[in-house]
Order: sequence, then C-alpha cells, then structure tokens
Amino acid sequence: MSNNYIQDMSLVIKAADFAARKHNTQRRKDAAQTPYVNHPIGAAYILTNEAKVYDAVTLAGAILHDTVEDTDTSFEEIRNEFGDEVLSVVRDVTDDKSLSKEETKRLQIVHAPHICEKAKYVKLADKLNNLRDLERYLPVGWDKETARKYASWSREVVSKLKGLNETLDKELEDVIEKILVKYQ
Ligand SMILES: Nc1nc2c(ncn2[C@@H]2O[C@H](COP(=O)(O)OP(=O)(O)O)[C@@H](OP(=O)(O)OP(=O)(O)O)[C@H]2O)c(=O)[nH]1
Repeated sequence: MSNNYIQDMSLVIKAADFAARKHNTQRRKDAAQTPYVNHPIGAAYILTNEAKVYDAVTLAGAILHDTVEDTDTSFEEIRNEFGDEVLSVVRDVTDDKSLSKEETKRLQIVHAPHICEKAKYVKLADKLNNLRDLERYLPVGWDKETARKYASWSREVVSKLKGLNETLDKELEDVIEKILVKYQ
C-alpha cells in the first residue's frame, strides 16, 4: 500500500468517525428518525458512486459538511483535526446561521459560483441527497409548498454550479422535476 493511499483512507475514515460522534443526537426529519449522519455519508457516497470523485479532501469535506453548521464543532477544530484544505471546503459550504433563513438561502445562490471546486462537488452532492430524500417523503413539518420551494431554490443554487459533472447535473435536474410533479 502506498503512503498516499494510507493517508487518504485515514482522512476519510477519521472524518466519518468525527461526523458520527458530532451528529450523534441528531435525526433526519423522516418518520423513522433516521440518524442525521446518514445524510453526509450519503452525500460522500454520491460522490464516489455516481460522480466518480475519489479525492480524499473532497470526500472528507462532504462527510464533515454539516458539522460546523449544525453541531458544536468550530472551524478551528476542523483545522486542527483535518488541516487547511478540508477546512476550506467545510468553510465554503457552511451557512452563517446568525442570518435569517431567507438571507442564508439568498447567499447560497450568490456564493455558489465563487466557492472552491471541491466545495462545489460537496454542495451538488449535498443537494442531491436532500432532494432524493424529499422525493421519497415529505419531511416532518413540511407541506407540499415547502417542498416545491426547497426544490425551486435548490435549482437556483445548482444552476450556478452547472458543467462540473454531467451525471450530477442530470440527476439533480431529474429529481427536481419529480418533486415539482409529485408535490404540485
Ligand atoms: N429532504 C430532507 N431534508 C432534511 C431532512 N432532515 C433534515 N433536513 C434538512 O432540512 C433543511 C431544509 O429545511 P429548512 O426548513 O429549510 O431548514 P431548517 O429546518 O434546518 O431550519 C436542509 O438543510 P439546510 O441546511 O437548511 O439546507 P441545505 O443547504 O442543506 O440544502 C436539510 O438538510 C430530511 O429528512 N429530508
């Protein structure tokens, strides 16, 4: 085994361990209250399985993408544990939760073209994983209009990231269309 391979594998597995511990009390908004960590792991799996992205920093970034936004994790902790490259990816996909929901959503559209390429992949996989869940079930507390609005807003965000990966572009387009039909 090469040293690079060992380093890459270690980084990704460390990220999975870290995310699982940080998200351990959180659940998805489905009836079964699926562990929240299924979402970041699902996003990373979309990258390897569908987008054919195998870069360890991108995969670690995908696995860690909600730790600062949704748990007590700080950017400093991400830097100390995973280094500056992973930090850049996580920083680029972390919303400022001190802003209003509307402003946060507006800023995702504005910022999307300017984030680093690895973060763009993470953002696409994040949205695709959430949208696939949304197509399967309405999250607890959501109505059809909330679902349609989330899909339309996601379409605006991902439109700023088009051209990076044909498979992700197509899968996102398809699932958004299905949601808009299912919840009309
Ligand atoms: N489809 C789906 N989404 C779920 C589920 N559980 C949690 N979510 C999260 O809900 C958020 C969207 O719901 P909102 O009503 O807008 O936000 P909020 O509840 O977190 O305040 C998404 O995160 P976000 O950070 O607000 O948006 P994004 O930037 O991750 O897209 C998504 O990750 C689930 O079971 N299904």
